[in-house]
Amino acid sequence: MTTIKTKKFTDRLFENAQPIWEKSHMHPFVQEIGKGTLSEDKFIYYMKQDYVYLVDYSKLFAVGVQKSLDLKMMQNFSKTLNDTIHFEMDLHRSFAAEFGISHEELEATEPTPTNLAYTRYMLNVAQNGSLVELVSCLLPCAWDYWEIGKLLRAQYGDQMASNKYAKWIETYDSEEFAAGAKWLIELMDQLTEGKPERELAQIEKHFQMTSKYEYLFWEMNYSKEEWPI
Ligand SMILES: Cc1ncc(C[n+]2csc(CCO)c2C)c(N)n1
Repeated sequence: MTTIKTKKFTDRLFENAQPIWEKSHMHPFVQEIGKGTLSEDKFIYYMKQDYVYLVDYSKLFAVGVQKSLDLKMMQNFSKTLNDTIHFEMDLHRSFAAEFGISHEELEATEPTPTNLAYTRYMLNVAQNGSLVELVSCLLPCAWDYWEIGKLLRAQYGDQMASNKYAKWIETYDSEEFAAGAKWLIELMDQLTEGKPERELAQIEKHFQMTSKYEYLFWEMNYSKEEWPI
C-alpha cells in the first residue's frame, strides 16, 4: 500500500516565503553575525531595537492567552510569553552588560520607523483579528530565527570558538527555540484545518508581510536607521 503524504498548510507557507527568507539569510547583518565580523555598533543598535521589539512581540502571546481555545493552548502561550521576557531578553541584557549598556537604557530605546511599523502591524492583527491570524504574525519571527540559527551553525559552526556573537547563534539554534517554533507550526496546521481558501489567503498575506518586516529589520540594523527629524 502506498501512503500519500498530504501537503500541510505550513509547507505552502514555507515554500512561498523562501524568496523573502533567502534574502534575510544572505543579508550582510546575518552573515556577519555568523562570521563574527559584524561591527559592535551595529550589534548594539540591534540589541536595543530588538529589546523594545520583544516587549511588544510578547504582548501578542498575551493576546494568544486571551484568545486560547483550551487550557493547554493557554499554557503554551503563557509559557512562551514567560520564556521570551525572561530567557530570550536575558540574552539581550547580558550582551548589553558586556557593552556597558544598562537595562534602563535598553528599555528606554525609542523604536525606529521600521520597528514601530512592524510591531504596530502585528498588534493591530492580534487585537482585531482571529486567533489564527495572530499566529500567522508570530510564526515567521520564531520560525525564521530557528532557520537562521541552524544555517549559521552549518555555515560557520567550526569558527564558533572565536566568534563574539556565538551566544546569539547558540540561543537561536537551541532545542528550546526549536520547540517553540515547532509548537507554532503545529498550531498553525491545527487551526487552519478545513479552512476555505479565502481565509488561508488572508493568513498567508500576514505571514508574507511579517516575513518582509523580518527582512526589513535586518536592513534597518545594518543601516542603523534613524528618524529623519
Ligand atoms: C525582530 C525579531 N524577530 C524575531 C525574533 C526571534 N524571536 C522573538 S520571540 C521568539 C520566541 C518565539 O517562540 C523568537 C525566536 C527576534 N528576537 N527579533
